[in-house]
Amino acid sequence: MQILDGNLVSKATKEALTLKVAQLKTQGKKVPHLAAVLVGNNGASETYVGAKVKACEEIGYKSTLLRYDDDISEFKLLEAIEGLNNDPDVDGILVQLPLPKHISDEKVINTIAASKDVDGFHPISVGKMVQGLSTFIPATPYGIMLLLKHYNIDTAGKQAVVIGRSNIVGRPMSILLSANTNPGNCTVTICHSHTKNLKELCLSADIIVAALGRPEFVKADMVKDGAIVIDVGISRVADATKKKGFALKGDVNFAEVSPKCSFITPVPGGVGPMTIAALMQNTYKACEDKNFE
Ligand SMILES: NC(=O)C1=CN([C@@H]2O[C@H](COP(=O)(O)OP(=O)(O)OC[C@H]3O[C@@H](n4cnc5c(N)ncnc54)[C@H](OP(=O)(O)O)[C@@H]3O)[C@@H](O)[C@H]2O)C=CC1
Ligand SMILES: Nc1nc(=O)c2c([nH]1)NC[C@@H]1CN(c3ccc(C(=O)N[C@@H](CCC(=O)O)C(=O)O)cc3)C=[N+]21
Repeated sequence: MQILDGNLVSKATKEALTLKVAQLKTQGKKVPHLAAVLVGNNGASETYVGAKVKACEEIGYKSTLLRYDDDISEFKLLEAIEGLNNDPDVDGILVQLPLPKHISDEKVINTIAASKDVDGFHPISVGKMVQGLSTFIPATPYGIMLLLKHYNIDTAGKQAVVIGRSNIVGRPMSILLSANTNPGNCTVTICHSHTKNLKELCLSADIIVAALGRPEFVKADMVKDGAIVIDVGISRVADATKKKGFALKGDVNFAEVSPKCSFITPVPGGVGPMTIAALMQNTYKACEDKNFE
């Protein structure tokens, strides 16, 4: 069993970007600028946005954090996004999800200029991804592809089961794994809450991507020997023995499942840091496109 170390690969990805940014600077070119928008004060969102801003600082990107109270009107938020769209210095825009209930995710996502959509959630980005064209790939599935690539894992012809069909993780993951690329070329089954024979499907899978958001849902009796298991889930579970009062749990019961695997990602330190690295990669791309205009 080998652990796929997201911290390590994320660090290597960020270091490569750091060198590229230093080069841009010596050439007198524009450095990437990411604008992150955070509405409200959800603890987990604060952590993730904080990690993204910190990654920008490490690499040498410019970053701007726009914070709004959770009672901001939808109109005002859309106006703020338009402002970022029209700011020539801003290369990438990220609006942290989830948003308060009175704000439509769809309207927000559609308002972000496709050329600055570093989350890859805009319908134009999604359409291009489905067609295999160059575009921004949603950071979590992109990070997983970078991780598989780093470890040279041969996925061609393998049976992959993706648990979860959200627009931000499961659905794009299924598209990427089935694409004619390396990694890719898998035969993909996508599962959701209506799936009836999930256990059997998982048992026949060479690759399982768990992205359903249920702590330790995937157990040893659902995994075949030698499987590759990617744990996307990240839930905060109350735990009085922890300093922060909670523990982070993945969607996979790591203790029981890991001995059966050929490769597995831990939580934390697996997919999470790769998500940040992939976002940094997308932000570089957004700026690069501009430097060549
Ligand atoms: N590490 C990282 O970088 C990231 C981690 N995450 C984490 O990944 C997890 C999933 O996130 P996200 O995709 O946004 O979640 P969503 O809640 O949007 O989607 C969950 C999906 O899982 C399906 N599902 C739920 N319960 C079951 C079940 N019992 N059996 C089969 N399918 C089920 C749902 O089905 P249906 O469609 O039918 O409702 C849905 O498609 C969360 O823990 C989240 O915190 C998310 C983003 C990034
Ligand atoms: N517009 C938008 N884009 C996103 O990319 C986006 C989002 N909204 N909303 C929420 C999810 C979640 N997400 C994570 C990012 C980093 C870690 C991460 O760094 N995790 C660390 C642990 C961090 C901790 O200590 O909590 C790890 O797994 O090692 C996790 C999850 C991005 N998301």
